[in-house]
Amino acid sequence: MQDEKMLRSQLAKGKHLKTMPWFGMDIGGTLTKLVYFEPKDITPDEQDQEAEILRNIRRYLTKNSAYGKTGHRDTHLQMDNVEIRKRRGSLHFIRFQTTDMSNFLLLAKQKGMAELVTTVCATGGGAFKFENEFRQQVNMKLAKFDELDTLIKGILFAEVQNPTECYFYENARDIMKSEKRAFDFSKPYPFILVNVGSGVSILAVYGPDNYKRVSGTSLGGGTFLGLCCLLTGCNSFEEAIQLATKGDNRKVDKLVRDIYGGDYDRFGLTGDLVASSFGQMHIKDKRSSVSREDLANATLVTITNNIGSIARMCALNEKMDKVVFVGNFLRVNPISMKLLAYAMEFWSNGTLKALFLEHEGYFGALGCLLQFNGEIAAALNETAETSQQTQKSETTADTFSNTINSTTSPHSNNTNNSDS
Ligand SMILES: Nc1ncnc2c1ncn2[C@@H]1O[C@H](COP(=O)(O)OP(=O)(O)OP(=O)(O)O)[C@@H](O)[C@H]1O
Ligand SMILES: CC(C)(CO)[C@@H](O)C(=O)NCCC(=O)O
Repeated sequence: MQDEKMLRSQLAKGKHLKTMPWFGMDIGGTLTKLVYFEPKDITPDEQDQEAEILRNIRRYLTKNSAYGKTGHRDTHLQMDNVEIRKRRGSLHFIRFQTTDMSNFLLLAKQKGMAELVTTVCATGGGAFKFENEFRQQVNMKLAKFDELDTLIKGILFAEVQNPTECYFYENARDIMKSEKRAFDFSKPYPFILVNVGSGVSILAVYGPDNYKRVSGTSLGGGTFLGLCCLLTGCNSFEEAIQLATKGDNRKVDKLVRDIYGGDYDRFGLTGDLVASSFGQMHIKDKRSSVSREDLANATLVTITNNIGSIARMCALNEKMDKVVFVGNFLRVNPISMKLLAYAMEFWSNGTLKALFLEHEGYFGALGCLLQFNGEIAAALNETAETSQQTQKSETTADTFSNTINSTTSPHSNNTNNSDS
């Protein structure tokens, strides 16, 4: 209760601006994303009052671009001169492997986080899974937010802040020639949103607080990485993409031409279309002549085409013509983006447009960071009232995350409508 009282009084006085590091965290099935707001308008008075630990954490995060074993700051994504809740500063984008969570917590402890009374806004499945570890090891409370709510909030914020956030591929029908071009996404609605993380969630977005989850598939980025490791012996996503870049799926897949000897004209299936992913691999000779690169490329093309196909059906069902693809599967992965752009264009006869966003995997964490303050303050107030009334011995973090979760989901999430 002492923590809560202090936090509430800091929020009321606006003191959290000095005392709280502004983080938003998205703890996903594969990667944890951390967005950190570094205030750049700190007055000398604030500087004097700033706790030394906080100053050290700020310096540590902003002066380095690698942390521990798997932590990286994506410096190319940094957003400067951003205004959040009347403060100006920079947004930093950091990621690490979720399997490295115990090292992250250890590092946070070494940097003095455990000595601070701190609440971090967190989303993703890991916000639930790791809640106790955060509390026990670094004295951090997690204010939990829904990953799809924050995803949309993050996208909308980034689009306003960054005029070149959204892009498409010009000449999408010619993959060798297609090129990235900025897209004006200032009037976004309605649109289909395809979040390709470990698994894939597909949403139909009608307005800022109005969406539904229309589909999903377990064949996502995690599947690509897992299968690629099995088939090629590679050890990282970057390596898998490098291999795929040098390979040729046509040595692995069975094409329409392998079956028809040419095009299947009647239904517009050209000879170079994949008829059967991995369809040549039952033939021993073919199997012995494929390279690791070919297998990586075929895995990437298989997963990408399947996502494209489901996304296209969702767009048709929902009668929407914009399909926005996000998630870290698209990181350093122009092969998939160009293929998705091609698939949307080709299979819809030019009526569907594939769109992409620069901060591809960070929107959940960004949306989460933006939730801090107003809603937490409100939730804390409700918590105080509720706990006065019920005298329950619930922990603060549990209570205010429940309050937030029950007050920020105006839409109807259709989580049963899964393709897998
Ligand atoms: N450095 C990396 N390490 C591991 N996977 C990576 C990396 N970079 C990109 N990826 C790809 O991104 C995917 C994870 O994407 P993302 O971070 O958006 O999802 P997640 O939040 O971990 O998953 P989910 O939302 O399903 O819980 C991986 O499955 C992999 O395909
Ligand atoms: C479980 C989540 C939402 C976690 O982000 C994601 O991995 C996902 O949407 N998976 C696909 C689940 C399905 O088959 O619909």
